[in-house]
Amino acid sequence: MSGTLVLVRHGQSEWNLKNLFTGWRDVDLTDQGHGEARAAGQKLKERGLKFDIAFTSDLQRAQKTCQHILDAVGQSDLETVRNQALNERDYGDLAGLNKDDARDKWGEDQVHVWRRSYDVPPPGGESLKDTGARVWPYYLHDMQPHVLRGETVLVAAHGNSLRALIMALDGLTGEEVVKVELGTGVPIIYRLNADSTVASKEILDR
Ligand SMILES: O=C(O)[C@@H](CO)OP(=O)(O)O
Repeated sequence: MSGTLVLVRHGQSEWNLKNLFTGWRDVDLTDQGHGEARAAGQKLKERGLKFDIAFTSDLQRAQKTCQHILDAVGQSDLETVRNQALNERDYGDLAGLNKDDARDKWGEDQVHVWRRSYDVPPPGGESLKDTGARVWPYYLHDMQPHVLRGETVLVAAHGNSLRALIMALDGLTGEEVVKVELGTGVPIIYRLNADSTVASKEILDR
């Protein structure tokens, strides 16, 4: 066994609440989202988790979630690395559109394919495969070495950037990843083997 990787999708954002495609738009957390992030930190504190390093994206909803968690576990000043590689999938021309309006315009099935399929990009945006092509190399180069040294690593990011990471960690196919949904502010704890494979996975659901 080596180290621990804790993945957390940011708390509810203003545009999650308004049901808008968000992608790289830099929207804030809602009050509920701040609360979800604090609650995630509290759960991790109850587990006795202490982090060695934290990673987050270039977007404030993930950064604020990361800070709430670190505050809750008593590590407010922990080294935190911000990188665009962990940003949400770029939703392209869909960003800012209401998801129900998009379903009315293009149909339920097409919108589901854009939101959850592996390799079909939304117009002007990234497919999950494209997102994985930046998330996975970043994980391998910058994050995994910490885990393999036995450290405990926090990653506060986004629904689809984390789906791409989970797809690779869990060895899911493009068909299997369609069903993966991440709740806001729900920590997922991976323990890795020394050979970098997954030893265990635990979801701290509400
Ligand atoms: O709008 C987005 O950027 C994402 C995450 O909130 O939405 P979806 O769940 O539709 O991929």
